[in-house]
Formats: sequence, structure tokens, C-alpha cells
Amino acid sequence: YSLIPNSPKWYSRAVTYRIMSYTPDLPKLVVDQIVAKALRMWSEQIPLNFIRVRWGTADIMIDFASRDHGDNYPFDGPGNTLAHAFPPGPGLGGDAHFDNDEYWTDGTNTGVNFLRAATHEFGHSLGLDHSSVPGAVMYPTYEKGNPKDFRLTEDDIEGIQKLYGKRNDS
Ligand SMILES: CC(C)C[C@H](CS(C)(=N)=N)C(=O)N[C@H]1Cc2cn(c3ccccc23)CCCCCCNC1=O
Ligand SMILES: [Ca+2]
Ligand SMILES: [Zn+2]
Ligand SMILES: [Zn+2]
Repeated sequence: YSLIPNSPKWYSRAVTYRIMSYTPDLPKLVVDQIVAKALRMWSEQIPLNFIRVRWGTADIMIDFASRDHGDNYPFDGPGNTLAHAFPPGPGLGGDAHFDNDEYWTDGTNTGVNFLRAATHEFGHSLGLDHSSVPGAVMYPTYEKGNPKDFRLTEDDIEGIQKLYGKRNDS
């Protein structure tokens, strides 16, 4: 695993998120459920909870967008870069953007698996950089893999706990 230089992290135990827009590829409810699951995969390992808000500004603002979408990182059409997310901090910090020119899927083996990509992006939103361990969620490239047995690897867990400590639900 690797942390982002000077290890930006969230200092509050409750981090808010808001889903600002959706993809036409999946039902809204499914997007809501996958976002919650991707966030829970990380929060299970650390003393930090995610709270969904429906309006106003959240720490993690989630958007589907294509091409130029108001930050200095325009998307590139189908394929290539699938999504990006900003390290913890104010404003854009923590925000996660998904390229609307991808075909976002859930559980099928076509298109881009949204759970896998979202879990990767939220790793960045929490302060993780890329891992050199093939198969790690934080590996730089998207691997199809079997959606059935998708989970954080030891490397991902080590990295996030290095940054936030272990969750000790006694
Ligand atoms: C891990 C993701 C969820 C998020 C990362 C982006 S980020 C910022 N969040 N780390 C991502 O999109 N990685 C590219 C990396 C990449 C692979 N190639 C590329 C060709 C051009 C541009 C980028 C790539 C080769 C061709 C395959 C293109 C489709 C798959 N794309 C990727 O794996
Ligand atoms: Ca793209
Ligand atoms: Zn963006
Ligand atoms: Zn990445």
C-alpha cells in the first residue's frame, strides 16, 4: 500500500457523503446501496463512520460526470481513466467522480463493476495512494475479477489501518 504524501486524513470520526448525481446504467437505489457497501468495507476496518446527507455540502461529494466537469481533471470518454477522487481535505477534498462515459455494472461480468471502482475511489478519498500488490483494491489498474468474492485485501487493510488505526468494536 502507499499513503498520500504528508498523509492527509479525516480527523473527525464521522465523515459525511452525498450522492449528487447518478448513472443511467444502474437503478438509483442500486447506486445508493453500492456506495454504502463500498464505504462500509473501509469503515469496518477503522474507527470512522460514514453518514449520508441529502443536501448541503458533504465531506465526500459523489458525482457521475463526463469530459470537462468543472475540476482540472476532465474525463476522457469511454475506457482509459474510469474515475478519480481527491485526498481528504476541504472543498474538492474527498470528492469522488465517476466517468459517465463508462458502462457501470453490478454483478455482471460486462462493463465496469461499480462496487470495485467505488471502493478504489473511496480509498483515495480516505487518503490511500496506489498499491504495488496485484489484486489489491488500491492497485492502479482496474481488474474485472469475480464480483462474488470482491473484498479488501490484507494490503488494503494494512494501509487504511496505518492511517486511522484499527476499529476495536469491543
Ligand atoms: C482503478 C480504477 C477504478 C481507477 C483508476 C483511476 S484513479 C485516478 N482513480 N487511480 C483507473 O481508471 N485506472 C485505469 C488505468 C489505465 C489503464 N489503461 C489506461 C489507458 C489510458 C489511461 C488510463 C489507463 C490501459 C487500458 C485499460 C483501460 C480501462 C481500465 N482503466 C484503468 O485501469
Ligand atoms: Ca474514461
Ligand atoms: Zn472530477
Ligand atoms: Zn487510483
